Order: sequence, then C-alpha cells, then structure tokens
Amino acid sequence: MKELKHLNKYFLKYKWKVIIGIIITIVSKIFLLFTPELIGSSIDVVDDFRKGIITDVSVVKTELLINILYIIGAAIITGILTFFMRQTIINVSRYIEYDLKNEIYQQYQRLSLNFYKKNRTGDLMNRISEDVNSVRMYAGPAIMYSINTITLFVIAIFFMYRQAPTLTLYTIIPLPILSVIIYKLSKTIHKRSTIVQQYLSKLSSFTQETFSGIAIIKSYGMEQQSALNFDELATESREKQLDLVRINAFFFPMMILLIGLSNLIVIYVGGLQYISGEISLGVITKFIIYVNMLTWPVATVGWVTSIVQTAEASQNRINEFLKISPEIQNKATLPSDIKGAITFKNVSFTYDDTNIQALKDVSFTLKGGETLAVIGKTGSGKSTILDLIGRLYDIDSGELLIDGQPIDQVNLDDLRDAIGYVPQDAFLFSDTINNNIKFGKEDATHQQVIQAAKHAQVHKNIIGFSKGYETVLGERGITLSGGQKQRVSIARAIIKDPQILLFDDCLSAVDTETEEKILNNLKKLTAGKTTIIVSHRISAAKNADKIIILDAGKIVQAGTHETLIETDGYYKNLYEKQLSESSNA
Ligand SMILES: Nc1ncnc2c1ncn2[C@@H]1O[C@H](COP(=O)(O)OP(=O)(O)OP(=O)(O)O)[C@@H](O)[C@H]1O
Repeated sequence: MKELKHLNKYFLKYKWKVIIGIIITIVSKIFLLFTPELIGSSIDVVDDFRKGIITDVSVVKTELLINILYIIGAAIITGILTFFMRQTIINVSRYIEYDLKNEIYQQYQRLSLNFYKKNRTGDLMNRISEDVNSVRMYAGPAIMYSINTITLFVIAIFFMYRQAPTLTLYTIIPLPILSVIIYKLSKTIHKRSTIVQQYLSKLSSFTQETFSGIAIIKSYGMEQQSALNFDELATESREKQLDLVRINAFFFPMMILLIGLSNLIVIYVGGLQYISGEISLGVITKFIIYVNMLTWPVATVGWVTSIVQTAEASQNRINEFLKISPEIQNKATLPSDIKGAITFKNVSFTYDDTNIQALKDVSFTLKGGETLAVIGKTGSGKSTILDLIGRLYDIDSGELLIDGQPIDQVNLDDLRDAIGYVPQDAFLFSDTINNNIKFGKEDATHQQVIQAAKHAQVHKNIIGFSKGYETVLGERGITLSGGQKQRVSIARAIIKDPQILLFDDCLSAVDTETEEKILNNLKKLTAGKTTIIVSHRISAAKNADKIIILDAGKIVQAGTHETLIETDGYYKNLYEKQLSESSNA
C-alpha cells in the first residue's frame, strides 16, 4: 500500500464525497438487512398459526401485509441509497482518474527529450491509460466493495449471533475458504488477463506498424508474409484468451458450490436445533437469506485483494515517472526579454544515450537580427546546434549565451516563446491545415494564416484542396506531399513572428525555384530577427551574414559566401558542384 499513498492527497481533496459515500453505504446495508428479519418474522407468524399459538387468521394476514409493505419500503430505500452510493464513491474514483491522468500528462510535458529516448511511447501511453485504470479500480470499486463487505458482515453477524450463536459459527465456516479460493482464482485471472492485454497491444502495434508502412509492404510484395506473421500472433493471442476463459469459467461454479455448502449446513444444523426447540423456523429462513447475502461480499474480499495488489503495482509504475525531475529546469523566476543575440563559446556536447560527441569546441557569435547559415555533411552536428539554442538539451562544456546571459539563466518559457523552429521532419497534427498553421499563434486571424501560407509558398496548394484551409490532415499529415508539409511547417513558424527563427534543412523537399521564392520572402520577413538556416544547399546559405561549415562536430570553415568561395574547402567544392548541376539542368 506504500505506493498507493500517492492517492491520499486526492482522497483528501474529495473527502466530503467519500465520507457521505461511506455513510450512505452503511445506511443502505442496514436497510438491506431488514428484509431477512421481516421474512423470518413472517414465517414465524405463519408457523405460530399452524401450531395454534395464534388462532385469529386476520392477525396473521395483517402481520404479513405489514411485513410485505416494510419489505417493499426497505427495498426501495436500499435501491435509492445504492444509487447514491455509486454516485458518490464511483464518482470520486472517476475524479481521481481524471486528476491523475492530468498529473501524469503535465509531468510528461515537463520531462526532457532524454526521457523520451529512454522510454517507449507505448509504455508512456500504457501508464496513463491502463495503469491509471487499475488504480481507479482501487479508488472506486475496491473501496466501495470493502465498505460494503465490512458493514454487511458486521451487522449481519451481529443479528445472526444474537439469535443463534452456534448456528452462526457453523454457517460462517465455509466463508473464509470461499474468500481464499476467490483470491487464488483472482490472482490467476489477473495474471492471465495481463498476458491477454500484452497480446492485444502486440497485435495493435503490429497492425498499426503494418498499415503505416503499407506502401513498403506492397512494393516489396510482402503481403503474404505479413499476413502469416499476423496469423501467428493472432493464434497465440487466441490461446491466451482461451486460457483466461477457462479460469473464468471456474469462478461462478465455485461460488455456487460454496453457497450450497453453507445452505446445507444451515439446513442440517438449523434443522436439528429446530427439532430440539432451540430456534424457530423463521431463524432458519433468515439464516439462509443471510448466507446468500454474505456470500458475494465475502467473495469480493479475494477480488478486492487482487485489485489492490494490481493497483499497487500500477501506481508503482506511475510513481516511477512522477518522481523523475526534468533535466531541463527553468531556473529564472523573472521574465526575460529576448533580443536574439546568440553566442557559442567553445561549446561541446555529447548525447549521453549514444555517447556520440555531436559538437566539439564550437564558437560563433550572432548579433540580434543577424543570419547564420550552417552547412555540413550529414551527422556533422547541425541540428544539434539548433537543439541547444532551444535548450532541448543542456551543453556539457563551454558557454552558450543568449543576449549575453548564460542560457540556463534565461527564462525558459520566454526563450521558447521567442523561437520559431522548423524541424527537419515536418510534424503536422491530425487537424485542419488552418489549425496546424495557427499552432504557432493560437489567436491568429484567418487573414494572418493566409498571409503566412503565402509567404511559405503553400497558399496556392491549399486553396487547390476542395476544403481549402479546413482540409483535415491524416495521421502524420499523409494527405500532403513532403514539400507541402515542409511549407506548412514554415508557415507555422512565420505566423508566430518570433525573435529567433531556426530552420533545420526545411527546404530539402522543395524544388529550387520555389526555394528561391521562399528564401526571398524569408529575407524580408526575417529582417531584424536572428535566423539560423541549416542546409545542404548553397542557395539557402549564400545571403547569410555568416556561414559556418561543420565536420564531425567541429567548425572547419567560417566566413561569408564571398570569402568562402574564394577559399579551398568544403564550401567551395559544394558551390562548384551545385553550380555545375544547375547549369547542366
Ligand atoms: N537525439 C539524439 N540522440 C543521440 N544521438 C544523436 C541524437 N541526435 C543526433 N545524434 C547524433 O549526433 C550526431 C550529430 O547529429 P545531428 O543531427 O546534429 O547532425 P546533422 O548535421 O543535423 O545531420 P543531418 O544533416 O543528417 O540532419 C550524429 O552522429 C547523430 O547520430
């Protein structure tokens, strides 16, 4: 129960609902127990009439009628109270589920990129859905059934003991046995259903991956192999389901058997006591009803124990993530007014999961409003420079200054607010094009959206779609071409109108003519804004105020287009190669 203590703050938050729920549960059980008492006394009245103790039949009739009315009244009240019991306790569990999901989601948002590299998306999703669900089973049903069982048990045993102590002891003998058996069954059921769940998620991951990569599967003619793999997985899944069905099938027969056993004891021991005149016929009747009433709550003890154990394991997994403190912390409490000057002084950085040193002693200075182009072979560390400016990672050594201040002293929210970032792989949400562009500026007008799309040279494509800006993009934006996605992603950064713009090779899928137009627009739009353009093309770099060439994480050349084409090296070679390619084209 150590891990589940995390939920105490939520129970405290909803304490009134919980307390009212507990009171309602207790009262409803008291009303429920009226019924056996009333039925018992009705039987006794009839028996007394038969034995001649009561001679007037109208007395019997009146007594029975009153008892019937009481029984109906008690049933109605119990029904109403049961409704409110669920409305309070089960509602609280839903509120806790909601709060816990939000807490986990917010924690996920706070955690740094390294966390996401170490943990699989499926695992993250599982903890916020499956694990929260099993914790909810503890916060709601388990607590409700526990209160139910305790109340019913205490009151019923009290009533029973008062009327026939020996018979009570005999009657409850099978109940602990029942509880232990149900506990053992529940454990096995739980184990098997966890395996079934794992197979279900394997099946869905397999299906999702297959259909995401359907183009590759079809072009390699791998449909049959894929179907065989699916069949293999589905067969294993079916076998696991059947294992679960088999053990589930034991549950009810086992309960019926043990209820039957208790009933037999009541009839046999109770019968003997009736013959010897120790108890009345009504008591035997009451006991049979009590036994049937108690069986289910006692069975739930085993079930509840297994729920609590599962919830404890799930909360443990949730706590593991909640306890992690984000590597990137916002140390600044005051706001920072970002002007856009960026300085790298001997910056080195190693990705700790791969141990790859992506940057070695990198130094450059950009005044606010200047443009820097970063050129270099693939894997040379270009994107890493942009990641460090956005403080997705903290540097290992050297200094990274923003407006002359170390980056970790700058207010992180203001820094990220001042950055417009266009990543290498344009990521678009499954939403309308309009909303995807507005993601950069929630309150943008439609006119501003259109303007941004025009600057990114994608407006004409968008109005070509039948629903225009309201076109909903499929998962991962599959309805757009690579170049269109890149341009929508550029429009998203432009509309934000930030002080720092970071373009990570975002024109690679755009033809040179469109690239030229976009670059011309960007030149006007980014005037006065610090801009870093990562590219493999000279055309994107030539107008920059500064150009650096990276090789294996080191700056090997730096200068302007004019100076670099005069110096032997990577830039000049690339320039000459691309010049001859375009003149051959
Ligand atoms: N998230 C990461 N985790 C671990 N290693 C990484 C990560 N991102 C990049 N690297 C490694 O760091 C090095 C520099 O990568 P980076 O993405 O900065 O290069 P790049 O110049 O932008 O390459 P490209 O032109 O192919 O995009 C590479 O060797 C790469 O394998």
